[in-house]
Amino acid sequence: MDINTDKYKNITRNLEREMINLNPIQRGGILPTESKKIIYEYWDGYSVCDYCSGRLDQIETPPINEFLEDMSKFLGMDITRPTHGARESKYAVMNSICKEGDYVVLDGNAHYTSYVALERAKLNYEKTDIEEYPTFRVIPESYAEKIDMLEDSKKNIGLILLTHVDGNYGNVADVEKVGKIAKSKGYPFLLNCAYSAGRMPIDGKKLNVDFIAASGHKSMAASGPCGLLSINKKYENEVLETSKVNVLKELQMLGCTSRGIPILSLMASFEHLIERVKKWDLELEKTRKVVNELEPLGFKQIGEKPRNHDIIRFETPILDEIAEKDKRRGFFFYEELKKRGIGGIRRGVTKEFKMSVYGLTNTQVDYVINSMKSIINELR
Ligand SMILES: Cc1ncc(COP(=O)(O)O)c(C=O)c1O
Repeated sequence: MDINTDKYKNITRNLEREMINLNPIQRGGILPTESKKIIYEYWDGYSVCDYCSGRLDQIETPPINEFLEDMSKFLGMDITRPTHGARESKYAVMNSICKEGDYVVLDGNAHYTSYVALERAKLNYEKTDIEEYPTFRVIPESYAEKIDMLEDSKKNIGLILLTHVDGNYGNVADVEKVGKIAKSKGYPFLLNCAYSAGRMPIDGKKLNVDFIAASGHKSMAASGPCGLLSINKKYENEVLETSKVNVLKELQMLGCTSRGIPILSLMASFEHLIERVKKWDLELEKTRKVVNELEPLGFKQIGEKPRNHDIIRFETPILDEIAEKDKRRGFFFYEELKKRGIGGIRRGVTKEFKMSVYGLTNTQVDYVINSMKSIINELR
């Protein structure tokens, strides 16, 4: 076999370490230095399995079993399992509690992974309404309407799914209202917390949710791929059913999920998560400051206002205007930010972009604001 492996010898991430990364999908997954030191010992394949006696969630060394119990407390749920991401968590719920052909009633801002999960589980869906431009908020009452409509036409509803914070606008949905509707109608309720758990405080019990899908690499300062599924005890038997052949192994987990660095990194970052969610108000202050400072430049923030989450989506007609006359065309903004050590804004975009300053220091936030101001004021 003639395979040239030279190209794998110097794989680098091609990202200057000092760069300030504004990509919302990446800000919540940055590991604190302490976690980086801990995972150094765990880079071998099945590194957490040295003392396994049959199942990942029961491993005592390293203390995965205790970590999962503590994580349940952190999320206000009863039982937690590691997964490879929020999408795998959603799929595990759908595949276990719904029957083929059932309907999932989900919000109009649901992520594509909710759709691929339900398609893979051979389910149908009904999408609820959202507000129009520019807020695009989920309308909780629409859940009741869609449920009534499906019931009237004798369709079987298997699950109610809500995206806690959507990735397009960063709107925080009214979970309590949707939870009340799901409960009063008697349907199980799954909350997709990919963009919330680990960034902001979550209490599943208070929110009336039956399942939480969380994402380690997106919002829990963990190496990807990694996630969590937290469930209400009531659903333990269905969701965590074990194999008839190997009675210890859970079917939806295909026996065991995260078997190395990802789960270990999540454990190593747990203390950091506990501390950082306490500072959510400060994150919102920084986010709102960015919006207030940048809108006068000719940006328009889309989604609910003021911001209740760190994702910021701006419409940017001013960048479009500059791109018309700049010889770098649409790439000027990316290039100018890069010169200033700022990355994470998509290359070539001028009509709108998304950003987040989650976890940056106040000095870094001011630097980002001033950099954008100076780019636009110099080139307009
Ligand atoms: C709202 C939302 N849910 C789920 C996901 C997927 O998360 P994961 O990669 O953990 O499956 C994303 C990723 O962008 C997301 O924005």
